[in-house]
Amino acid sequence: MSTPAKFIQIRRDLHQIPEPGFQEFKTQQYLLNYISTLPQERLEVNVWRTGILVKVKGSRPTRTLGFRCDMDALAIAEDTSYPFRSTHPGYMHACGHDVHMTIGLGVLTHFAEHAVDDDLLFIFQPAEEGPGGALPMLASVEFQAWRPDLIFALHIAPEYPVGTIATCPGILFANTSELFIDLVGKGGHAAFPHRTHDMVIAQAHLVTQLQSIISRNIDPLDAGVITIGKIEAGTRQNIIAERARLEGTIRTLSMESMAKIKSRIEAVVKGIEVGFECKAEIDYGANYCQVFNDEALTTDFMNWLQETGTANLVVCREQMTGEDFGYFLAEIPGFMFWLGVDTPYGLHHAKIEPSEDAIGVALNTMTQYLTKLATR
Ligand SMILES: CC(=O)N[C@@H](CCC[C@H](N)C(=O)O)C(=O)O
Repeated sequence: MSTPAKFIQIRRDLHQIPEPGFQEFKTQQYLLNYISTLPQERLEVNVWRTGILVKVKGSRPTRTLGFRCDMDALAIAEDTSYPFRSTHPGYMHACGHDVHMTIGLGVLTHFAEHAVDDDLLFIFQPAEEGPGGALPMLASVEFQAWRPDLIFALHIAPEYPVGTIATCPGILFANTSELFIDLVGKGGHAAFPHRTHDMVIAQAHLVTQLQSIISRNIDPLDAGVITIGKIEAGTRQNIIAERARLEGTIRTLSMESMAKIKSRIEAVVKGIEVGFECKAEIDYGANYCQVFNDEALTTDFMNWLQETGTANLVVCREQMTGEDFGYFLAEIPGFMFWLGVDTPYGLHHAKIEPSEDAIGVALNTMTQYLTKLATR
């Protein structure tokens, strides 16, 4: 199914206004403006911080089906070939949340115009990239008042062709923890290293030693990742750095490995303190629990995809990506799936250009599948 021009325009509009977690003010207003143009007879709208909840009342409801889309963007300077590039310097929708929100609006549009038996809840959730909007939204009075009985979400997948949906029952995304480490030593003149405690050297050793935790302390059959995505140290080429900061993320498939990695990080950091005569502070930032797809619901969805041929199903393996949608799935049965968007650049890349044809595939899939679930 081709993507209606209206939704291509919406995706492009949203792409131009990327905002970080809990600062999605323009995005929220854009979504609210659009929602106000829909037939209002069966809609109820509420806001939670920078997020939005839209209930579509069913004609004879016995349950509520939820569809969640994330709203925030990343601190990346866009480098696409788009004429509709980000108008917010240093921020970009590089993880597809512009596509996710467009799909959410498209499916909502369908159900605002076509009644089904059950209630539907459209959840536009802020701060997925961090610090995590799912957990506080889940606990909010607004969400609990309309709490769904089942919940679904999708995520764009650059590596799959358009028309592909990939998922599996059980674990789909990993447990995550952010990681921030600050080192403070003694700076000084570049010519007198013996009078200083150089935090560039300490930082370099620490980055390397952290990687040995994965290779030496974690069961190779129980995957783990430590990625240091950002390092900062020093002020000038001929000044020995007094401070250094490492920013990264930890990923595991089991909570045992997460605990093990954290305890090993703490031991390695203590060693750096002694070895390089410095003080260190560790902060684990936001932690997300794994995305665990409900076995029966996911199997039903996969069978339905194959029977109807609505999309090409790939039964995929789990990946080390994180998603705070895992918190919804820890409380409410449901599943998440990957949506093929066929682009050579991966998630979180400044050149990622997801195919807009995938929006039509998702609109078709989600409107048909939710109709099946919500109709008796
Ligand atoms: C799908 C995706 O890319 N999600 C993010 C979630 C980030 C979690 C947190 N801020 C962290 O970095 O640990 C991901 O990076 O996987």
